[in-house]
Amino acid sequence: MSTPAPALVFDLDGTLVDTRHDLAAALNSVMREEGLSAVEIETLGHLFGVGARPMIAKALWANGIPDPDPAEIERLYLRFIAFYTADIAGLSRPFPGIHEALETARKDGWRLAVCTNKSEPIARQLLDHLKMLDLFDSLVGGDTFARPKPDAAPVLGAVERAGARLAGSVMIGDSKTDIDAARAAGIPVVAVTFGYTAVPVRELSPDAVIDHFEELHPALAGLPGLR
Ligand SMILES: O=C(O)COP(=O)(O)O
Ligand SMILES: [Mg+2]
Repeated sequence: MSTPAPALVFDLDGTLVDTRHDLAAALNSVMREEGLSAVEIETLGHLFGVGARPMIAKALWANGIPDPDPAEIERLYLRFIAFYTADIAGLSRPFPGIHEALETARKDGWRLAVCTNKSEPIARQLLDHLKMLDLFDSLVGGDTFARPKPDAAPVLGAVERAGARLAGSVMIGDSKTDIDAARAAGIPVVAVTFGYTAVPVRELSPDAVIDHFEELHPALAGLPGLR
């Protein structure tokens, strides 16, 4: 049997897909239902990349509720998921150049994986709606293994489930969580600058930084010791 190919492991929110508008719409539907004020997309910033609960907490804070009961956050989280999954991709769009970059990756022999901290069924639903699910050999979510990124397990699992080998695999993400997860898994990481991050990704010392997916393959070619 020939040695398996390495994988490109993509984060989802802020890397493959700009999901901000649907996330904000679901959050604001919850706020409206609660008789609270909506929050502007700018108020949420990097929180689009860290899951729904911090976004809910921020929206409550913006409404003068700085210290909500955890049980209350959980109640609102379930409402958020109901709204979000009812129209998951209405406003979400893949970032420019991703389809071309994935096509080139296929031609170059990479296996393709998704490793997100979104829950696996929701991530599948989103990519399915965008007709992108079939582009990948595996998808691992934040709830697939015992711990989400920055733990190494989901990255390792995404590579394995893609039928790929770890050596030579590369993570592509938009946040510190992705960079730390790649480091934990022992693979290089390319950071995108167009996602949701609290600190500019360049300050987090990824192995390469890209501003657009047309820069992905040149960046991969520049990584030392790959393939
Ligand atoms: O939903 C989250 O927690 C973030 O999702 P991501 O890992 O695809 O950026
Ligand atoms: Mg992300």
